[in-house]
Amino acid sequence: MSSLLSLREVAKAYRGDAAPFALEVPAFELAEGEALALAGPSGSGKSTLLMMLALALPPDVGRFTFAGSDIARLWREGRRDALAALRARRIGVVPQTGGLLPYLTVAGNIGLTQRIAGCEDAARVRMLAEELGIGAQLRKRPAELSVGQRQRVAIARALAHRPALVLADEPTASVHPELADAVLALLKRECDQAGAALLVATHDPERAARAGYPVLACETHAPGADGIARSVFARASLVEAA
Ligand SMILES: Nc1ncnc2c1ncn2[C@@H]1O[C@H](COP(=O)(O)OP(=O)(O)OP(=O)(O)O)[C@@H](O)[C@H]1O
Repeated sequence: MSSLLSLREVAKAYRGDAAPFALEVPAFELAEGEALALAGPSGSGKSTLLMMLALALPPDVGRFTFAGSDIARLWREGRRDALAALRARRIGVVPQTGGLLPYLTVAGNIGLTQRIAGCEDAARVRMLAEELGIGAQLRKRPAELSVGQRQRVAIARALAHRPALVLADEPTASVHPELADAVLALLKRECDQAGAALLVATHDPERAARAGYPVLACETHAPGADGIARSVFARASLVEAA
């Protein structure tokens, strides 16, 4: 498998407020089609890392490549257009609470990523909906679905445009605990089938491991002499959960 994502000596700090925070990523690799859970307590920087990987937040320093593009350089050169195009074509996102557009049907919501990426494919929308058990709901609006069904729509939408990478930030936060294991397993299976790499941020490493994910736990460090709390995500500390 070849490398899809590579970060070296990347850092991102929020210094402005009373409780400054720094995220450090000495080394991180993700291969094409690989799945991984990023685990850490609340405030440990999981969302910050995912936003950086979603090309929505620039790193302060370091080397960062994704799908053959030098992301750190694109940020340095202010190439927001190129970053947005790469995000639209190659990345799918599953937000915590679905993030569906209420005025679009289920089919319209799933097809949204295809329209933005310029690759409309109604057959793929139907195929993903069938796979995820929401094939009968395609004409409904999100308000007419259960919370679990909405999260399945969000998974289908994240995959509809055939992204290389799917990012999911606590995708089971709004789902009943009984459903959470199933949603995580479904997300992994669908990404596997689509050949997409998958990163899931979670505060519950046991649940992610139960759903079959390798887990990368972050190291957290209380504020030192400089008053900055630090979190370190390093692929070298990969913990293969049983
Ligand atoms: N825009 C911002 N400006 C300043 N500080 C921020 C900003 N965004 C996040 N932080 C701080 O960065 C730290 C990491 O936040 P982040 O949301 O990445 O953590 P998290 O692990 O995703 O947390 P949670 O699990 O609660 O969502 C926190 O201390 C937070 O207060």
